Amino acid sequence: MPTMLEVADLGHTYPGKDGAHNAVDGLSFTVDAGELVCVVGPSGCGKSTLLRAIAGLITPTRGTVSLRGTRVDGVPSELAVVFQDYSRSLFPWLTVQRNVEFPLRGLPRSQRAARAREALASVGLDQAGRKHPGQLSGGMQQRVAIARALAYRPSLLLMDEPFASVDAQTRFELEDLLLRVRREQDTTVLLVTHDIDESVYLGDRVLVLTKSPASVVADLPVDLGDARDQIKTRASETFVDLRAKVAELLRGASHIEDAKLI
Ligand SMILES: Nc1ncnc2c1ncn2[C@@H]1O[C@H](COP(=O)(O)OP(=O)(O)OP(=O)(O)O)[C@@H](O)[C@H]1O
Repeated sequence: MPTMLEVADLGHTYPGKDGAHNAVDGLSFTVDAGELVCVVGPSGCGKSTLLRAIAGLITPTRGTVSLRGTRVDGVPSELAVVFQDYSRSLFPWLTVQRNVEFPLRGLPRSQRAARAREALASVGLDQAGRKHPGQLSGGMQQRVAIARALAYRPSLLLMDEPFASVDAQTRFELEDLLLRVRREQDTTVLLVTHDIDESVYLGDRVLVLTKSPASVVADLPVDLGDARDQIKTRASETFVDLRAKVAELLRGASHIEDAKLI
């Protein structure tokens, strides 16, 4: 598979009155087209800084980010982002259909409407197009945000703690929805999460970051196959072993067999 995203020796230092703060230091990894890669790291380690650099919202002080071989030096048009806070990412005065159509403004009206309807159907909201976000549950609003990102058909979908604000049952449903739609649409996804179990359940690979300044401590392949099940997969030996490895790495264990330590 061709490389979709390459982060090479990324470093970022924020200036500050009390001295500069080194948030990210020498981060390097790649994501192939069609992969779903999860990033986990301790709180405050620099995950948002990494996402901001990939989204072209900050210029890193060191290193490069490339999308399909082209260096990112502004907000790339082929990128979509789903944030944790769905209530602030949707426009409350627009219908669900219009929210999903919003990033497609450059397309003819009929194409825009058709794509939005298709995306809403793929997240199980084909009946909700005429409603407003405020009339939907939190989980449904996050489905709208996912539909909007998918309708745009991005080369890379960035997800920043996308399921952290919904209840546990909805979280499981949204995780399975993500796995299904990325398979159907062959989407490339980079997803940041605090949840170790979620990173293993969703990922083709899990990237574990060190505490601040972030660098990649391990790049773990997830050998669970494509067909994942919330109960059976989470109970499987491979899953349990992997989640223990990620937890140990996060705790700062220095030697983990089978992990590709960097
Ligand atoms: N604009 C800024 N100016 C100065 N320091 C910043 C700025 N943004 C982030 N930082 C610092 O950089 C470090 C990394 O922050 P970042 O938000 O990237 O971490 P994170 O891993 O996303 O955090 P969390 O897990 O809490 O979401 C933190 O110590 C933070 O205080």
